[in-house]
Amino acid sequence: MARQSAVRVSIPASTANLGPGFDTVGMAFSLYSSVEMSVAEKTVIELVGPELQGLPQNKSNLLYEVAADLFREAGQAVPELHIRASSDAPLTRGLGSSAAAIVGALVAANQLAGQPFSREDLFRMASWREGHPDNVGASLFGGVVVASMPENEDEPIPFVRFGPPEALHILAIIPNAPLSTEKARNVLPTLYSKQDVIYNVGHSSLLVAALAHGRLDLLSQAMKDRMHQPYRAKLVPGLSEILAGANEHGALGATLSGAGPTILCFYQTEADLGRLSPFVEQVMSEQGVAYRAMQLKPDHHGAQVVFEER
Ligand SMILES: Nc1ncnc2c1ncn2[C@@H]1O[C@H](COP(=O)(O)OP(=O)(O)OP(=O)(O)O)[C@@H](O)[C@H]1O
Ligand SMILES: N[C@@H](CCO)C(=O)O
Repeated sequence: MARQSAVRVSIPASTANLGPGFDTVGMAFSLYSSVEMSVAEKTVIELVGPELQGLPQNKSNLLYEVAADLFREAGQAVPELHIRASSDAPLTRGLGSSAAAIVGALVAANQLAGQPFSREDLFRMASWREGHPDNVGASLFGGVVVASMPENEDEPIPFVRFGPPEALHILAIIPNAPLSTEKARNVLPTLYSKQDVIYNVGHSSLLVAALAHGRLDLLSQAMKDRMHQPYRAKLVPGLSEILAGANEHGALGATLSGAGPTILCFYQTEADLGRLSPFVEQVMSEQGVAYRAMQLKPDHHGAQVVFEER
């Protein structure tokens, strides 16, 4: 395959878990970041826009590290790179920014390297880098991705991708204060009771079936979780109240997005949104949480090469 000399990739942000599908279920949505990459004399990393300010602008930047790993795995010399990145999605809010960055860097570097790897290979590399396949799968393939980590690093990641129900709209409630994924994973127990395991297996299975078959009526039940949301609620003011009340105020279902602190409500119509928004506003003001709300749609395409030059 011919090598590209410059490439630009657009990557959707994503939500993970959707309630019970911890580390397993992801969905891409219409909030994008971009990675432009070309081989250069000397490495330069340009970070455009407010969301990426403060990240390293040298070879310790995640984008460069991931790209360098791809060249090494392809058995090629690691080049100096000019990287220009931007993100409409805020970081450390549970919107899969690290996954989007990993996917963007892998897709871009693979083009520059002459496409030695398939998208399934990139999925395997991204999943091991991120530690779980939910966000990276959604950002790479778009839609809903259900996947599970295999035992060994060289095995393909088994996954199914499908289009989410057309009628699904997303209200993302994004707190101004960040929450690191590491902190939100550290509050989880190491052991769970048999009842809680059975509860989550049942709800996660129902969630996947409901999404695949467009059974929006089942989402409020299917999105219930006992594995992470109850423990993370103490780190996310407003979560318990929104999970408890969203369905009575127009939502099809509500969930912590990834590791949080963003909370997502799924809804169908403008009228539903009209009931949901004041409820969210009331909860967040009672909790004293500064936030912004964004209306989003699922993304169906995943990471796209939007510009390439030979
Ligand atoms: N475009 C980017 N360039 C370089 N590093 C990035 C970029 N986007 C994200 N990162 C890295 O990823 C980190 C955020 O990852 P983290 O897992 O804490 O949050 P998240 O991915 O936004 O949320 P979640 O995993 O819960 O969905 C940032 O602090 C930064 O180190
Ligand atoms: N599934 C992950 C997503 C965040 O990276 C979690 O909930 O911790």
